[in-house]
Amino acid sequence: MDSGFKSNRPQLRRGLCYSNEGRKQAGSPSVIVIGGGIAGVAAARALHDASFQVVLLESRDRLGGRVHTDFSFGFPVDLGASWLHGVCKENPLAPLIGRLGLPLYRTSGDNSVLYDHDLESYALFDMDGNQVPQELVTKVGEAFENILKETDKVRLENNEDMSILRAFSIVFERRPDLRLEGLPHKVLQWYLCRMEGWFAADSETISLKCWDQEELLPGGHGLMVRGYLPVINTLAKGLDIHLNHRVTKIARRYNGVKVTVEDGSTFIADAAVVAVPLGVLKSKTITFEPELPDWKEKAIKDLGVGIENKIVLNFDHVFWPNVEFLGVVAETSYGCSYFLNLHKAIGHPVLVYMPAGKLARDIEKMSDEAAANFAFTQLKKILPDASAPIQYLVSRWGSDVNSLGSYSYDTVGKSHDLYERLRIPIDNLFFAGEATSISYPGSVHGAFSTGLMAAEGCRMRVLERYGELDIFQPVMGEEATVSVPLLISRM
Ligand SMILES: Cc1cc2nc3c(=O)[nH]c(=O)nc-3n(C[C@H](O)[C@H](O)[C@H](O)COP(=O)(O)OP(=O)(O)OC[C@H]3O[C@@H](n4cnc5c(N)ncnc54)[C@H](O)[C@@H]3O)c2cc1C
Repeated sequence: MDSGFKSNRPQLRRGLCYSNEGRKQAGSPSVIVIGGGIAGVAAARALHDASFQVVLLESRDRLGGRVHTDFSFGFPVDLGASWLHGVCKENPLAPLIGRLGLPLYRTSGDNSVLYDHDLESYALFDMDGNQVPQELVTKVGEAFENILKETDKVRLENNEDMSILRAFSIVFERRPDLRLEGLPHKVLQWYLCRMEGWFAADSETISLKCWDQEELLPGGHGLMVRGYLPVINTLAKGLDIHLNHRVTKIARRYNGVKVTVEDGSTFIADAAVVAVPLGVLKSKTITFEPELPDWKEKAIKDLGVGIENKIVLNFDHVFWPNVEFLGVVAETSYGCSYFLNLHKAIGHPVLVYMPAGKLARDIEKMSDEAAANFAFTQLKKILPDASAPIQYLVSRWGSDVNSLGSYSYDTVGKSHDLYERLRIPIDNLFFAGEATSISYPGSVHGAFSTGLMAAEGCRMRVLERYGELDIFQPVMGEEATVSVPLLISRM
């Protein structure tokens, strides 16, 4: 049996973190971090600062993962995460963002209806290009909230879980007065479309029992005006990072971990932090030796991963209303559209079309050009005189082998504690990433926190074995607690 550990038994080798090229460093405990998204980079930073030898292996040719700031338009545009959800000092990322002086453009306050945006910043249109009166948008928003309240009663009455869609139909059977027809019905579908966007999944797959179990931080939602990348770059400074290193195998023994990369090279350390996306774990492209326990495998299988994408259209001038969001209402949530007006936040004439769930999956089957045309066609429905974009960008988070999905969500009939199961370490293998965050799944700050948690768990575990816990710093040092006010524009 292939093992990188035999010759060192029974003692753990100190400070070895080397590849088959023979690189060796001695002196302190060692960790391999797998995955260079925010969770992996945060874990690597924390362990590096706690005097561990850290090697970070990343399959792509860039860091950041689902944080991906693109500069090809000549200014930063985020193709993955772009909002800080919870613009407040309690947000685990606030100290870092504050210290870097990164500006935020807040798109909603604390009281945002439907989680992410203010109603007054929307302009909704029907398929004929007629703007939906704002009073109607507000009224249907209230009706949507009432329907959600009624679904809560359905939840309390039923032991069995069901989908949000099923709960809606029960509510409509009981309360025909909440049923809407014509244009109000289409606006309601648009609200449902936004809810589906939050989970990156269709309402027939979202769990009624768990859909609202995540914690929402106060302070509303702020767009990272200069993109999220500076956060990643700051955390990654000075780390030993190996890009284009796709991990294919993780072997663990009682005294260490051996990680194999696609090209056959291997890395050995005392412990590893696995910070790859849930979609990648589901695909089983990484072999674990010995196999992961059944409860862990089941958590990987049962937790949902949805798809949300961005089709970014860059125009030569602004020809749309001066609101933060443009929407097209339709008979079904699948037919509705949603555009973020980046001009408000960054001053460039850019609209971002954001499909989710089945629609996002269907659009991923198209070429980039066809996808951009599709988004532009939706825009033409509401603004027939729209001029064609001069540039576009298309994300493919569902089919990209490095992500295989956009973020995790609770599927019908599965327990919310799956996130915690995914996080729980196995021996010297620690797990991080958005899907391991029980409080803030699907977010950058959630993923960041899990990176710190995994690092602390790893530090404790490795150092306990040496009885030297006190000589290394805890992973959350003094710096992280320094509070600098966030730079927020609007509200
Ligand atoms: C379109 C979109 C919009 C979003 N919007 C927001 C938002 O506005 N606000 C918000 O808070 N969150 C948002 N999110 C969610 C947020 O981006 C994620 O929750 C977070 O970035 C996940 O970080 P992570 O470190 O867990 O995973 P990732 O960022 O995916 O990092 C995992 C890393 O592992 C690497 N990897 C994969 N396989 C291997 C392998 N075999 N070997 C080595 N490395 C590997 C990947 O390349 C990647 O770099 C959005 C996500 C998407 C896709």
